[in-house]
Amino acid sequence: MTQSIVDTLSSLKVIPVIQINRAEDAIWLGEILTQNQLPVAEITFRTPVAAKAIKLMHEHFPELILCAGTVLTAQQADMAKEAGARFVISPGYNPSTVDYCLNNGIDIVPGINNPSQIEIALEKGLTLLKFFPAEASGGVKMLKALASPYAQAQFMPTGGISLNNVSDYLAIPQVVACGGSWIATADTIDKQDKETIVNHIQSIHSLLKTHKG
Ligand SMILES: O=C(O)C(=O)C[C@H](O)[C@H](O)COP(=O)(O)O
Repeated sequence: MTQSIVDTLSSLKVIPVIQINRAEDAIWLGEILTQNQLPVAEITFRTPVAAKAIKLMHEHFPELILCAGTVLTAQQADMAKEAGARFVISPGYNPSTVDYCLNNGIDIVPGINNPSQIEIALEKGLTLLKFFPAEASGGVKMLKALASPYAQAQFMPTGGISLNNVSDYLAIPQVVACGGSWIATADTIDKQDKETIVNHIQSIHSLLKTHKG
């Protein structure tokens, strides 16, 4: 992972986790994200059109920081990279997928929620890790406890994060950015409810204005 991507994620602070059912929705969604100063998206491989959606968003908005989520296999990692994703994210630590990515120049942020997984990742040289599922694993208290022995590790908590608790996670120095599907849910995307998505992005900006750090 390049430092410049980590820096960008760290300045944006919130990453919309997006499940797209119709690939072409990626175009208006990319426009909304770009126009509303949240130029980042994690498109999940939870639907068969994920790679196509990444490709469309990348072609129309090359400045967007795009990553692929729910990447479970080497094949999905390849598809994501080819479509234009800058890195891939997985919910857990899958040793064969991680090794494939490391051997093929694909940046990966694996999911962890315990110390053993963190140590396995650090041993591989992976220092940016997804803390998933954040809330169900013990939330802010758990992440603080998990992070403290590993000064070199940085985290992207995801899972159960919303406007109500995002500031608490961002206050942890080792947190780079938080992911969340609440910004653009599958349902709002299906309904092309642009207003709701823009409102969510604006609420994030308002909240972040008051957030220190
Ligand atoms: O790791 C992956 O690739 C995932 O797909 C997990 C998602 O990031 C979370 O499920 C989003 O969590 P919520 O914001 O609570 O909906």
